[in-house]
Parts: sequence; structure tokens; C-alpha cells
Amino acid sequence: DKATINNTKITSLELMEHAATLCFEWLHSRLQGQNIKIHVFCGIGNNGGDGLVIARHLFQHGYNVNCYVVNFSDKRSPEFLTNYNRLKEIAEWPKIINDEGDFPEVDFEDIVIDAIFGIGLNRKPSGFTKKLIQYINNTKVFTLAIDFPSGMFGDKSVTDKSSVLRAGHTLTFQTPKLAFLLPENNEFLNTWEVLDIGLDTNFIESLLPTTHYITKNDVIPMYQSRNKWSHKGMFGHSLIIGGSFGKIGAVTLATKAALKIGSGLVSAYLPKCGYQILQISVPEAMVEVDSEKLLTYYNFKTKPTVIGIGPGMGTTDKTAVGFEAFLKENKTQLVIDADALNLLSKNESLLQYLPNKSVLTPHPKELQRLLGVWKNDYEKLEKAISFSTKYNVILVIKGAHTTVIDEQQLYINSTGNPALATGGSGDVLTGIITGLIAQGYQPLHAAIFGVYLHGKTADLALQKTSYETFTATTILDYLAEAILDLFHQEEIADSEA
Ligand SMILES: NC(=O)C1=CN([C@@H]2O[C@H](COP(=O)(O)OP(=O)(O)OC[C@H]3O[C@@H](n4cnc5c(N)ncnc54)[C@H](O)[C@@H]3O)[C@@H](O)[C@H]2O)[C@@H](O)CC1
Ligand SMILES: [K+]
Repeated sequence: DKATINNTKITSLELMEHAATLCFEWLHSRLQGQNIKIHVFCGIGNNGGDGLVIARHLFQHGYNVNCYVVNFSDKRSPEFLTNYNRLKEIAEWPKIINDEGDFPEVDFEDIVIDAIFGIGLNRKPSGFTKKLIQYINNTKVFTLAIDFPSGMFGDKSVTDKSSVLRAGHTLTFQTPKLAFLLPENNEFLNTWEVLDIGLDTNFIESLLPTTHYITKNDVIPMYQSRNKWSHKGMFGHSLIIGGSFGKIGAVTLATKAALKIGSGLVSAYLPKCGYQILQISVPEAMVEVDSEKLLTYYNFKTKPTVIGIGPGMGTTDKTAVGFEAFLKENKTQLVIDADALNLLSKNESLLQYLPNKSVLTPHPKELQRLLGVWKNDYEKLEKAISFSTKYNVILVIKGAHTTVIDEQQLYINSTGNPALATGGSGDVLTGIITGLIAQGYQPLHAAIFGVYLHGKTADLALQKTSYETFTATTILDYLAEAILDLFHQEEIADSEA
């Protein structure tokens, strides 16, 4: 905020007025003047200042407002004080909450605006402030949190979960906060959105050089278009290695995905028992086979551009021995998933044989086998960064906000939803990333772009189908729409959208 204030003529007070007015407008456009009781709880810093501005606008628009100052300290910020006076000039004085006896009655049908703590929180809430947060949580009332749910930290883990307000919706300023994207904070946030308050974004980027929130605008420049002289030889050859008796579906899905994303040629290498299944379900693919029911020899003749390995391949001793020999020989770029990751976790000495910038796509359990246990999500990210740096590989940590890690750089995905929580969706992702690398996408871009598109299919599908009926195959059905959507311009949204 200080950078914006120094670099432009806008004062800190004006910035607060602007930010908080956007919050008011958000609420006003939804309530349309309804006579619902609104409780605005303000701290004594600038988050509280936001609350006072919101309360003033609500009063001026005739809402049924109760404004409170949570008096946990007498170190009021100057912007808080100015807005405190402005509010007094137009309305009744905010009520001061000094202890539990001052807590107001809050009903389930009311609305609470939480402007107690924002990004300035530097220790966990205690005393009557903590009790107030618990009191609000217990009412189960709808809460609109300003910038942060009070009690949640911007840069470290919550240690006392009972001291955090559980927000119904959070309006945060300027950038999505890393803390919002970590699974451990899931229970404090329901939905959230970013309000653009015109802060100096260069400054924010230089504050967080390593964290990128990936949206459509970030992936459009990665897209590689084709021209009329293009031929299939220009789009590489993907080889998918995987499968075992009973798990031929995994390798089939990955093979289909590599084709569907545009790999010029696709081959699969799998146990003999899967030969007909694959040839029939994916006629476009070429197939080579290993022993009857398991991968054992890894003696394929295909000379691929990139190999995606792991889906459904199992971790039996024979498969493990062959995998080790394969890795020691292999010089081809790799995408490694599922059981291939589990085999790596069992024998870490193999990690040294991975080609530079191999892409590893673990789900949380597989990641834990690779990295060991972590105390919290911040430590998980630190461990993942060290792992990526040490072995010079790209990690794709799958989850609600899949995170691609390339050494110090974090790319957090914005697309996707629980429809993707279905068997086989990981196999499809492996195929997509493999197929992108085949076409000449550098591994990092293939990982970021692939994860984005994979998630986008589920977002688009939900406009027509349900979470339940979405399967791994549905991802492939919507891949075309996900790509076309890149070039679809959103209608100009108003400031409240
Ligand atoms: N001009 C600006 O600076 C703007 C600031 N904005 C708001 O300002 C907020 C940040 O304001 P502040 O930096 O004043 O901080 P907060 O209002 O988040 O916190 C208030 C103060 O409480 C104290 N404190 C921290 N943890 C405590 C605890 N556990 N118990 C008791 N006291 C504690 C701190 O000293 C802090 O200064 C943002 O989150 C945002 O809501 C927005 O209005 C946008 C413009
Ligand atoms: K807040």
C-alpha cells in the first residue's frame, strides 16, 4: 500500500475510502436496500478503518446497521481515527466492545461484516477478541470478511483454529493471498474474490517474486498456434508407459489424453494383456508390449520425443527392477506419475537419473512418500522447493489448487473443482502434459498449461453436467472447449462482478 501511496498521488486515506467503497458496493448490489440487520465489527487498525467506511456508506443508504469497535488496543491508526470521526458526524457513535459483557446479540438471519483484523495480524487473537470471534462463529451467521477472515495469517500457519473467524465470503484486496490457496486454511474460507483497488502491482510482484496465481491471461501467451504448413512430424511422438493386469484403463486414458491434446504421434507400451484393449479403445495409437501381466523388460523400439510413465503400472519387484534399469539408460524427457513416483520414493538413489526438468505429478499421498511428512502447508512448500532445486525437476502437486513448482518459483492454478475428484483424472493429466511436451512446449509451460486446461474442462463442464457424472473421460470431452475458451473474450464485467 505504501508503494502505491508513494508512487502515485493517492493518499492512504483515499485508498481506504476506495477499497472499502468497493466492499460496500458489493454488498449493496446484493442486498438492494433490504432491511436486514448488519453488524460491522471493526478493529482499531486499517482493517477496522475499512469497516468504519463500509458502516458509513451503509448508514447513508438507510441500512439497519450496528457498528462496533473491538477495543483490543488503544493504538488506533490515523486512517481509523479519521473515519471514526467521519462516522460520528453522520450517525450514532459506534459501540465500544471492551469485554464479553459488551457482545451484542447476533441472530442467524443477520449479516456480520468482519473488519477486526486484516493483513496486519501479527499474533493470534486472544482474550475477549478471541471470544468474540468464537461468539460470531457459533451464531452461524453469514459473515463477510474484509481482506482476511480475522485471525488468519498472511504468511504463516494458524496454530489455534478456534481463534479464526469462519468467513462465508471474503473480499480481499488486489491479489489472491497465498494463504487462501493452501488446503490447511480451507475451513476458514468459503468463497473469496479479489477486488482490484488499483494498487501498484509491480510492487506486489516484487514482494512475492516466487508466487504466481495462474489465470487465463498467464496461459494465453504459452499457447503454440499451428499454421497451414504444419504436419504431424512437427508435433512430436509421445510414449505412454504403464499398466498392469486390471489397470490397463489408466494407461489407456493417458494415451487418449496425449492424442487429444495434439501430440503428433502417440505410442503406448504396456503388458501384453492390454494389447487388444488399447488398440480397440485408441485406434490412433501404436502399441508395443512387455510381458504378459506386468511391465518387466521395458524393451520398446519406439524413439519418442517424451515419455509419460507410471499410470497403473504397479510396484511389484519385477516392475521395479526393470524401471531402475530403464531410468539408468533413459535420456528422453520424462513425465512421471503414480506408481513410477512410488517406485522413486522407495529408491531415492534413482532420482539422480531423472533428466533435467522431468515433470513429477504427485497427489498428496505420493508427495508425502517423496518428501516425508510436513508440519503444515508452508513447510510442505519449502520441502517441495528444496526437492525441485536439488533434483532439478518440476513438481506438480495435485490438489484443489494444483501447484507447479520449479525450483523457487510457485505457479498456483486457478481452475478446477471437485468434479475432478474422480478415478483416472490424474492419468489424463499425465497424458496432457506429455502430449504438450511432445509438441515442443517446454516442460514448465506444459505443466502449467496442462494443469490449467485440465481444471478448465471441469469448470466448463459444470455449466452442463453435475459433479457426480463428470468422469476422467469427460475431461477429454471438454478439452476442445477449454482450449477454445482461451480465445473467448469475457464480456466487460462491472466492478461488482
Ligand atoms: N491505506 C491502506 O493502508 C489500506 C489498508 N487497507 C486495510 O488495512 C489492513 C491492514 O491494516 P493494519 O496494518 O492497520 O493492520 P490490521 O488492521 O490488520 O491490524 C490492526 C493492528 O492490530 C495489531 N495486532 C495484530 N495482531 C494482534 C492481535 N492478535 N491482538 C491485538 N492486536 C493485534 C497490529 O499492531 C495491527 O497494526 C488491510 O488488511 C486492509 O484491510 C485497505 O483499506 C486498503 C488501503
Ligand atoms: K477481517
